[in-house]
Amino acid sequence: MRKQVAAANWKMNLTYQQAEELITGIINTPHELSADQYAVFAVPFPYLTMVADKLKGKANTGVAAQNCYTKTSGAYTGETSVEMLKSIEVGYVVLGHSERREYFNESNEMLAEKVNVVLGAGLTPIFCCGEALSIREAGTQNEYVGNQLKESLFHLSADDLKKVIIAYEPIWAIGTGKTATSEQAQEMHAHLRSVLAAQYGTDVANEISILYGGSVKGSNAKEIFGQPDVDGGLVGGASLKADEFVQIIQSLK
Ligand SMILES: O=C(CO)COP(=O)(O)O
Repeated sequence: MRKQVAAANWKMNLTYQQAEELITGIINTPHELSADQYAVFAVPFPYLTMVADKLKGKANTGVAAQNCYTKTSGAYTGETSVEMLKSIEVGYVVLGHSERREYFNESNEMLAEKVNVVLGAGLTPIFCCGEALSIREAGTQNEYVGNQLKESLFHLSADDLKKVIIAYEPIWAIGTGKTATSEQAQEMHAHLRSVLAAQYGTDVANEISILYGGSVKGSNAKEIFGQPDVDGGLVGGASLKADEFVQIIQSLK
């Protein structure tokens, strides 16, 4: 089976003390991860080492940065390189979240560069894609999201592509409480898999985990994750509550 992943995206929330309490609460809430199931925590930069320390020795867990820079070192004040992340044992980097695309003008082209540096350092990119409401209303979402994959990922070899996790997050469902229906999620995930298959072949496409994000909660995770092409979720608001995120982890296939 493909890797099934419950990824928490804490975004720019929590103080250090609150973050420590949350990760401790999650660890102490009984749950199990089977061989193909992973729990990943995308936390603010200042908390990466603390969360990594807490998760040390816990099988199938990982820590993710929420961004990184395109360069590996140098005079880029305020930026964080993937080499720095690697040196503190961060295993994943979320790339191209819609909030970064919107507020920090991250383009598909820039994200292709970020994908390269992350893979180059041996870390796993969690590549985000997704359409705005206007695009969904115009009915052009399949073409739009497919194009995000093409422009940022299709320069990769099949071996490198297989290292990428994709997260489909329709912007209209993020933080709105209005999740995509499980049918809408399945339809887009199947479409993205067909786009990958057209370029790389079905065997490669079938190995790639595609997560859904956008108002995933403890109460709806099981139904969404139960769709055949949905391999878990990238979770914002509901990942800030220990019991709810544990319920989401336990909803993985
Ligand atoms: O943006 C998201 C995760 O990256 C989704 O956020 P919400 O789960 O709060 O809708």
